[in-house]
Amino acid sequence: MTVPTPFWVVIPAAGIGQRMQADRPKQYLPLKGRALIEHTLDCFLGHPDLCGLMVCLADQDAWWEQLPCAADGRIQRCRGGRERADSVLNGLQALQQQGARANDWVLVHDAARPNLLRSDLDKLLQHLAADPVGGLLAVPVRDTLKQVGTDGRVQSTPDRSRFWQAYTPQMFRLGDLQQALSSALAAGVSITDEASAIEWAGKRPRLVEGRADNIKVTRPEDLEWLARH
Ligand SMILES: Nc1ccn([C@@H]2O[C@H](COP(=O)(O)OP(=O)(O)OP(=O)(O)O)[C@@H](O)[C@H]2O)c(=O)n1
Ligand SMILES: C[C@](O)(CO)[C@H](O)COP(=O)(O)O
Repeated sequence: MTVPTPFWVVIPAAGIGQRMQADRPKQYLPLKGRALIEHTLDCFLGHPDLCGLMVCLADQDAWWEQLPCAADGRIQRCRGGRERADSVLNGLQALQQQGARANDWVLVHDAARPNLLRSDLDKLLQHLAADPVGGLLAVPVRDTLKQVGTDGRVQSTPDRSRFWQAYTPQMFRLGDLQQALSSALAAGVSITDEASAIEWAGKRPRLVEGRADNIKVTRPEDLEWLARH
């Protein structure tokens, strides 16, 4: 018996996909006949506990309006920002205008991760529903890690048993995340995921083990892999 856990979603989708070297932002590249972002949104739109979904788009985005989901009343949009963290902060502020409250759960999920399964989404919600901090889907590192020296050669081999890869969704209370992101960005801290802002605020997010195939499409081979599976 799963306990209902109402949640809001922010989808940062204002990137340009530089590393993909494609003819359009990677969130709009085709995957199995649909745009990558449409796959990403599907996982949330069907969830009974979804309160609202905010997509953060670049000012010059000319692709979103061409998608069928652009007409879906369940999806709101807001302006993205210079960095991913700025987009997320804009998304949080836009959710507040939609009625989201400081104590509400917000899940932040990369538009570039189209392979999130409902089972992982529900696992995250159930594991964190009563957590005092929140947390994220993550995967224990499977390969041996190498720290690289300034000369490009191996510097050291850290103990990989202590390392996990951070994925998304990342789940925090709206007010906590908004405060942490605002403060960290104002302090000039480099924030590459929501958890790092929460950590900078002195809290310790929980890691919830998820599927390793909830990959972020970053380089061409990532999309090629998804197209084959
Ligand atoms: N200013 C930005 C930068 C990134 N993103 C989003 O954050 C997610 C993860 O970022 P990343 O994989 O780095 O996407 P890009 O920034 O587009 O990729 P690149 O760094 O290769 O340009 C993506 O869904 C991207 O659209 C965003 O909303 N706003
Ligand atoms: C948020 C994230 O997906 C967690 O691994 C990652 O930090 C995003 O990094 P990017 O360079 O913005 O893709």
